[in-house]
Amino acid sequence: MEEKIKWADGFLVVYSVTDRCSFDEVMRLCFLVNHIHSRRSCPDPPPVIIVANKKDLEFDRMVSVEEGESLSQGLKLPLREISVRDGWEETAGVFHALYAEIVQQMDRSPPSFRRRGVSRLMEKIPRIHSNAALGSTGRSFSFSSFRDLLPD
Ligand SMILES: Nc1nc2c(ncn2[C@@H]2O[C@H](COP(=O)(O)OP(=O)(O)OP(=O)(O)O)[C@@H](O)[C@H]2O)c(=O)[nH]1
Repeated sequence: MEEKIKWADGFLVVYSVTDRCSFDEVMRLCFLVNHIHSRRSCPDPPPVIIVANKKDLEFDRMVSVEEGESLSQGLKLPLREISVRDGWEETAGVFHALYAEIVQQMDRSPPSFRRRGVSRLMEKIPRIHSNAALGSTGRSFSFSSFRDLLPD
């Protein structure tokens, strides 16, 4: 886990609103990311977004919206509530948001990136465009050309 945390440029820390144990893990994971990157003397730790999944399961909800927001304020990290089941847009949205934060940090603080030494990989991360073709179920992507997806 530590190796993966050292390597990554950004994190989506996901819990399920129907599973309090997963919510309780969020704080620990966020501290771990911060701790590992503060030891590496990076000017900025990598961006983290907290993602609350399964919001469609309102009747099984164990973690309220307010609890999520309070954690997000306490940790000073953005929170997004999504449902992977309800459609792809919200899921794509969290990846877009994280990507945008990573790019911003790359512009603002290049040394953070040089130390992590993985900025070259950013060039390989595909961008999901809103006009990407949907599969017949409406829940999967298919792309005609990988090169079309490279960042502008
Ligand atoms: N209703 C609903 N089900 C979801 C959602 N996201 C994932 N699931 C379902 O939750 C189950 C577990 O999903 P996985 O992707 O295997 O995730 P996991 O990390 O193993 O999650 P858990 O089994 O919940 O601990 C699967 O049956 C998914 O279809 C969601 O947003 N809404």
